[in-house]
Amino acid sequence: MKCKKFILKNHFDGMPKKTDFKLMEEDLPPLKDGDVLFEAVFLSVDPYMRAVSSKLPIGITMIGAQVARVKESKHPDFKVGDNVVGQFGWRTHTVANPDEVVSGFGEKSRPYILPDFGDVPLSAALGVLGMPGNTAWFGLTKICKPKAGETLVVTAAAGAVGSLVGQIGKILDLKVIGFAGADDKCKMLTEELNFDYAFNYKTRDITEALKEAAPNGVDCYFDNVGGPISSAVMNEMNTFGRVACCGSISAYNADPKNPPLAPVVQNAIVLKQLSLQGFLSSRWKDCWFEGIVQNLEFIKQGKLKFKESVIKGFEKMDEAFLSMFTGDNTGKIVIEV
Ligand SMILES: NC(=O)C1=CN([C@@H]2O[C@H](COP(=O)(O)OP(=O)(O)OC[C@H]3O[C@@H](n4cnc5c(N)ncnc54)[C@H](OP(=O)(O)O)[C@@H]3O)[C@@H](O)[C@H]2O)C=CC1
Ligand SMILES: CCCCCC(=O)/C=C/[C@@H]1[C@@H](C/C=C\CCCC(=O)O)[C@@H](O)C[C@H]1O
Repeated sequence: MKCKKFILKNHFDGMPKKTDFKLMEEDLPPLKDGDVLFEAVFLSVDPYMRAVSSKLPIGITMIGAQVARVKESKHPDFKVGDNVVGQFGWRTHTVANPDEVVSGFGEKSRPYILPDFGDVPLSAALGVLGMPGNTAWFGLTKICKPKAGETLVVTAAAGAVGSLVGQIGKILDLKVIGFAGADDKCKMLTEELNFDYAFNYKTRDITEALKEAAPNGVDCYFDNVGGPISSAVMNEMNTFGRVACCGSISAYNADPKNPPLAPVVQNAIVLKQLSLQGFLSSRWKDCWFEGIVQNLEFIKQGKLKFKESVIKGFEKMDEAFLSMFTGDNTGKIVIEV
């Protein structure tokens, strides 16, 4: 049996291009004792792949998670028909011993069998009921530690993580201000997702927008973008404000030898006694299902909506990946095989 896979053909130089990837076929090995044949159903593209793959050798299978179905099994814990989330990379089929799977960044990562999501589609296991959902839930509650009545700012607010952070902020009784890169995204945030304010960072001055929406200052900042936008937000923060440093997508395509310079924020950090803390969602791997159960509960209660940009066809993995950097997605991008 053959599988299709995408390999990294060139290291990215600036914005990733279709020509940086190659779609190939590979013969799958027969199953040994302990092995399972997984078939991809939905695949994920995520911003970290841009940053991480620059440190990996050319020719590797592109890294990442997928929802896959067990087609054959010689492992006692995995049955035919089980749906799992596994770090198998950009490939349609995988033969692997689940106890030996290693993620693209070298961590042991046993595929986990998905619980019943009820009416929620399986693709959510890559978004609201998976890594981005847990990034939002744990990152906001454990790093920003918000208190009811406080003001939260979130950037990349219409994306997979940001759209959930803002809604969870509202559930926790915060005033929520989002920044996103298009007017229709901002409209969606306030009209559908309950944000109090949303501004287009491409057309609005950040400081001016915050003076209008947060005249009493910002207490929590969930930072998905880094760079000058984040410097401007930090300058509007209150004493003892908390910043959850989640990602810095504004610089992922930058030349590492000539990185972009953002305005200095040390004055704000010192004078306002801010706490900035970086985190990876994997910090909460030991209580991973608590986040999933919590977000599923919010969905069932009608308090949390999730947006997906579903792209059909494994062959479009590369295009789906590129679209994150042009802001073409709303919510979580998933590829349906
Ligand atoms: N720490 C962790 O464990 C995790 C961190 N992350 C980080 O969270 C961030 C968001 O990820 P995710 O929700 O998956 O992705 P998104 O779904 O938010 O997609 C990326 C979005 O980023 C915005 N964007 C792209 N380029 C820029 C830029 N130059 N400046 C500002 N915004 C830009 C675009 O939206 P727009 O139209 O608004 O510009 C785009 O849609 C990333 O930085 C990612 O690395 C994600 C998961 C886990
Ligand atoms: C390298 C840029 C990462 C930016 C933040 C982000 O998107 C994180 C996502 C994590 C991802 C792990 C990503 C990188 C780990 C690199 C480890 C290393 O180099 O030692 C994965 O854990 C899912 C998200 O939590």
